[in-house]
Amino acid sequence: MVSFGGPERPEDVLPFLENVVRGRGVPRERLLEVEAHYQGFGGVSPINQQCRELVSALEKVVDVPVYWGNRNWHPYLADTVRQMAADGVRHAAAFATAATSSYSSCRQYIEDIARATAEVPDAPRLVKLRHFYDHPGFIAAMADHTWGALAEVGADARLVFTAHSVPLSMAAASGPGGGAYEAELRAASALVAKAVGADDFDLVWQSRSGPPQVPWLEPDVCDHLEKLRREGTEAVVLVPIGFVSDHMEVKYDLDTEAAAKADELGMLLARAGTAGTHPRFVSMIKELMAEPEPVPCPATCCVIGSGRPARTPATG
Ligand SMILES: CC1=C(CCC(=O)O)c2cc3nc(cc4[nH]c(cc5[nH]c(cc1n2)c(C)c5CCC(=O)O)c(CCC(=O)O)c4C)C(CCC(=O)O)=C3C
Ligand SMILES: [Fe+2]
Repeated sequence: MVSFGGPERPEDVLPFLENVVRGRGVPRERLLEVEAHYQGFGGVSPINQQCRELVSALEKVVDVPVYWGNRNWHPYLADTVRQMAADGVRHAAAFATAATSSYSSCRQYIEDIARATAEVPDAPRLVKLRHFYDHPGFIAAMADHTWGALAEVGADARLVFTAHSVPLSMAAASGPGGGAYEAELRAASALVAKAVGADDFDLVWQSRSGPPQVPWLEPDVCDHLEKLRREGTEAVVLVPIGFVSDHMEVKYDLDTEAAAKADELGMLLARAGTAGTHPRFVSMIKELMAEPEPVPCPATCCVIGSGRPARTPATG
């Protein structure tokens, strides 16, 4: 299992954030703002514990050892790969805890897997499993949790799906033909909406980062709540379709920020759980492992700026 990683002690928050944004052009003010979100939760991101729980759940249903390593914090993927090599593992399925195509949700995982296996002598071959945004197991888990949230605020609540915003340049370059990030999230949202019998839904974005002059996917979830309220919507179910566990982006950006916005607007709001350790999500991973080895993405897939001529700098 290859995941994002997160800090578990206050003193680890800033070094973790610096790992995440290295070379990504995120302004320092944004970083310090996000640091405060983490410190507000005692410096502990829930993501690592959620990974441990998913590993335990998976160990109960598969008959091979399960290892876990992260891209941005301990346990680092390279250390995990080193342990696997020491244990004599030669070949492994890599399940990344991200369902869609894009640089952030796919290519960066591929790059980090390649770096970790290159760094370790006699590393096992890691084969990344395919994307699962439309897998019936993922959809069933999300639909189940969406039912639960609808039961809290009423079956006629507006369904609002949310995912991590990304720069428009990243969204455009996602997947082999481009535009896959949004298209996959929309497809997943439509499947969940259909499963709970909703005729209509919205897909909006959260957790925007980066410099303000760079365009990212919009609308933002909080702006969208304001718009819905103006139009007379009284109850909303937020479905974090772009994430697989209730980590910090969910706990802060939805359960803290969006919940406060809904309060301010006098709107009823419930947030559907993420896939987490839902039994259908866990069995999905086992099913993916049993599929024929996926064909690797083309080398330019999800690479920002790929497929277009290189930009020549302007010469006044
Ligand atoms: C598409 C996507 C996913 C979903 C796919 C997947 O799950 O992988 C995701 C997940 C996550 N993002 C997370 C945390 C962060 N993401 C950041 C920054 C960024 N994310 C981006 C995109 C995504 N991110 C982008 C385009 C940036 C800008 C910098 C860059 O271009 O790379 C920053 C920097 C500070 C900030 O600016 O927000 C942090 C701390 C955590 C961990 C939460 C926890 O600790 O519990 C998780 C699971
Ligand atoms: Fe890809």
